[in-house]
This record gives sequence, structure tokens and C-alpha cells, in this order.
Amino acid sequence: MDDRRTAGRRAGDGRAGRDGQPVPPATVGRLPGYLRALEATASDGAVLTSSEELAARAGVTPAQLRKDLSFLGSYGRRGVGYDVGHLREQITVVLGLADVRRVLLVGVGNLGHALANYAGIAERGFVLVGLVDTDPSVVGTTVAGLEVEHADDLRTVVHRTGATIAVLTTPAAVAQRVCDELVAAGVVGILTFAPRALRVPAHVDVRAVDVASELQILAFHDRARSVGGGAS
Ligand SMILES: NC(=O)c1ccc[n+]([C@@H]2O[C@H](COP(=O)([O-])OP(=O)(O)OC[C@H]3O[C@@H](n4cnc5c(N)ncnc54)[C@H](O)[C@@H]3O)[C@@H](O)[C@H]2O)c1
Repeated sequence: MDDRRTAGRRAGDGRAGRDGQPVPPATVGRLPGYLRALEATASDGAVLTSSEELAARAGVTPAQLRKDLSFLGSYGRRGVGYDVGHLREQITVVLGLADVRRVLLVGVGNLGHALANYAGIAERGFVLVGLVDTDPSVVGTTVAGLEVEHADDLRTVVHRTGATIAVLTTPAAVAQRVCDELVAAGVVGILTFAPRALRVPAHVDVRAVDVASELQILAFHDRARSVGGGAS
């Protein structure tokens, strides 16, 4: 049986929440939003928050929020609400952010440059530990404080840096080959921007970001509204 799967499969399948119980992928997908909302609440100086307030900040309904948090074993206290610090810690642990994750970026072109310099990566508990490219005019240059290394040394770079997650910003034509090399080197999570599906072994998670597809979905909803189809 083929143990490989495509990027269409969601990361977070069956991940452990309360008492090791699985957290549904849709809930996992909303947890970063809850964490952001909690961080905003904490920076306002609040120690406690209600499901209504937190849901409003996260853009979901209070019922959805309560259901999602119940998978983490967090129910809040009636009349008191949620302890902001405790809930932040719980979500951080479930998302696997309690330990700093080392990230390698492959393909230091336009997008790679922008992402390497994106401060939000470090602010969310990740550390960019390496940059890799094949272009001789890029290799050896310094981007975001790191020297770009040659893709021929990919495996060595992964081992030296201890990267477990890779951001893939190469052209689509080489993305599968680079992905295979990353997996062979021991990377277990890949965030790809290349516009093609990637096949990975079952133990590896792939998340795909595709701005053009998202725009197409918006176009679909726009068209559906204009023809009165009422898509939602
Ligand atoms: N998902 C999105 O929303 C989105 C948005 C923009 C671009 N993209 C995609 O992201 C990728 C990068 O786009 P870009 O505009 O930065 O392109 P770019 O050409 O500026 O950068 C690509 C970089 O990858 C390097 N590269 C090529 N082969 C490599 C290999 N085998 N190993 C390591 N590096 C290699 C190139 O030398 C180059 O520096 C493309 O696949 C593009 O289609 C996706």
C-alpha cells in the first residue's frame, strides 16, 4: 500500500489534546487564532477573559470557541471565564510550540527573502536556522543575518542546524525533488508555497499556502453572490 499522501491532507490529524485525545483538524486550524487573541488580551493587561470576548477577538462564535477549547480540556469557570495565562500555555503545548522549532528555508528568491525577514516567525516560537539556494549569485550572501548555503549541502545543513521544519519557496518544477531531499534529511514538517501538490511519507506533514487559490475562492463567492447563488 502507498504510504505517501498529498498536501491536501491536513496537518494535525489525530494530534493529542486532553488526556491524549485527538484534536479535530478544524479545531487545530483555529488554535493559532485563539492564541493571537489571547496574546492581545494579555497585552491589554487582562488576566481573565470570557468566551464571548475571546470569540469576538478570534472571529468565531462563543459556542465554537467553547467546543474547540473543550478538546483541550479547558471549560472556563462559570461567572469567571478563562484564565488567560493558563489557556495560552495549554494552546502553546497542544500546538507543539512549547519548544522552539528550528526552521530551514529553501529557495531564497523574492518570496524566500520576504519570509526570511518576516519577524512574525520568531515572534510565534520559531527560529530560522538556515537558508539554502542553488543560485551562485545568492549562495554566500547574507539574508536575515544568515549566510545562504548551497542546496548540494542540504542534508548537512539540516543535520547541523537540527531543523525539523522547512519552508519551501523554490520553483514548482524542483519542489518535489527538494521535498524528497528534505524528508530524507529528517525534516518532518514542510510549509510549501510552490504551486504543486507534494507527496510525502505518512510521518511528514505538509501545509500548502497558495494565495492564487485563495483569490479564486473569493472570486467564486463573489460570482455566486452576483448570480444570486448564495454560496457560503
Ligand atoms: N503560494 C503563494 O501564494 C505564492 C506566491 C508567490 C510565489 N509562489 C511560489 O513560490 C515559489 C518562489 O517564488 P519566487 O517569486 O520567490 O521565485 P524566485 O524565482 O524569486 O525564487 C526561487 C528561488 O529558488 C531557488 N532554487 C531553484 N532551485 C532550487 C533548488 N533545487 N534548491 C534550492 N533553491 C532553489 C532559485 O535560485 C531562487 O532563488 C515559486 O514556486 C512561486 O510559484 C507562491
